[in-house]
Amino acid sequence: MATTHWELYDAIVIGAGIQGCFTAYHFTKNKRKVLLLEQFFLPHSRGSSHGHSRITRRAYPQDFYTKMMEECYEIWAQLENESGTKLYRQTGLLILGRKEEAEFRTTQDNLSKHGVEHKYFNWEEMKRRFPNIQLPPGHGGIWESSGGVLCADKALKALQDLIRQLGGVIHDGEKVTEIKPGFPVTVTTTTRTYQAKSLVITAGPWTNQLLLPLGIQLPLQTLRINVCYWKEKVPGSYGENFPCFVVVFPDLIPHHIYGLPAGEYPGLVKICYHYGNKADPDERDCPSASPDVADVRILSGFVRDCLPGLQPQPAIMECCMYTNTPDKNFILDRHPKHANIVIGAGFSGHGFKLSPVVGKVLYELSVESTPSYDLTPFRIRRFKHQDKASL
Ligand SMILES: Cc1cc2nc3c(=O)[nH]c(=O)nc-3n(C[C@H](O)[C@H](O)[C@H](O)COP(=O)(O)OP(=O)(O)OC[C@H]3O[C@@H](n4cnc5c(N)ncnc54)[C@H](O)[C@@H]3O)c2cc1C
Ligand SMILES: O=C(O)[C@@H]1CCCCN1
Repeated sequence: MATTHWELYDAIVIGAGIQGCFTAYHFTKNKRKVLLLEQFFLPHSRGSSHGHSRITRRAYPQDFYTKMMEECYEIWAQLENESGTKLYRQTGLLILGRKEEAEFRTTQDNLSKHGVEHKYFNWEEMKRRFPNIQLPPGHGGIWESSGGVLCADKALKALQDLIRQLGGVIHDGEKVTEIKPGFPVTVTTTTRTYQAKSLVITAGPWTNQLLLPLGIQLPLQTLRINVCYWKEKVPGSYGENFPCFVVVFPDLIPHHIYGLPAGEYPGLVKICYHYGNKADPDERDCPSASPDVADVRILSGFVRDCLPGLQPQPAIMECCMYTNTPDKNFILDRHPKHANIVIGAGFSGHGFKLSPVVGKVLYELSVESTPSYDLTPFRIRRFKHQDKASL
């Protein structure tokens, strides 16, 4: 039976992925008592935040993300200083596509509007500057020099160390099994019961499991993503001087493809498809899940046609989870009935870079201070008319 722990925390945060860690970090920075609960022993690779690398960039078609990235870059640098760990490598980033295409053009306009340094390279310029990328005719690239790679595993470790140093408490290997709303909110895990003034749920693909007994279901789709690594034919050709890239070819490929330079595994370039197979996070690796590999076929075709210096079959395949919302924008909001329960979910495969501001906003919602950003695009009520939602 779970024993009761009689300390009243300012907040309990459920889930020690990047969003829960950054939320707990902001609580400790503001001298609040926080308890971060994680179902698995840390570190683990069963959610969405593990692995060596993630892309960071300001290049977005939505200007609210570009605006948030300004402060994200500052907080990432602050975290590097406080932890003495290098977490960001500036490689530059290319958005590859056609000028006539809406998302490509909006991204370029958005970078101009926010004064972010960038350039457009047409097909000939791309061929000259990046001879190991072969674009289809009529395609070009937007170059954003501040794009780069974030070290994901190192960031999680740095945050968890700082949370503890600043007086926060992290309990791993403790799965939350029951939440009793109210003031205080009572949270029971596989070993103990705790109480807090507020609760933040950042449970990644497990979010709806925790929300079901709290009377809501969000329209979240959990996807299993194949993380593929492709071998250089000539060692070093897609390494040190190669940028991150995002491929926006809606006429040719339904979802984005993205890549990061070789480095994580020597001689292997990480290239993934921004879509996968529907999967329950608890059954992600069951043989019965028998994943369809349409994504790998699409990636192989892209590598063969556009990155001729790579072997067109993956050398390594790993696994990660996405939790997608219908519009691919995040959910950052309070529970509709319980104001001291805050939800951060639906990061739709692009939430890592934005986690410093996500954590700040979730902290602000929990302590009832005015959020630093307009949260309209992230509200739960935008799903009022969705089939899968029960709000
Ligand atoms: C292959 C891949 C590539 C990506 N690339 C990029 C990129 O280039 N750039 C970018 O910005 N983003 C990228 N992302 C997205 C980014 O990694 C995610 O948006 C982010 O990691 C989501 O973090 P999270 O904290 O919400 O979820 P998670 O990391 O899944 O964390 C949730 C945590 O909650 C815990 N939990 C759940 N239920 C319970 C419970 N009952 N009790 C206790 N603990 C519980 C889980 O165990 C887990 O640790 C990528 C994601 C993937 C999968
Ligand atoms: O967030 C990112 O930057 C990457 C590349 C684009 C698709 C989503 N994941």
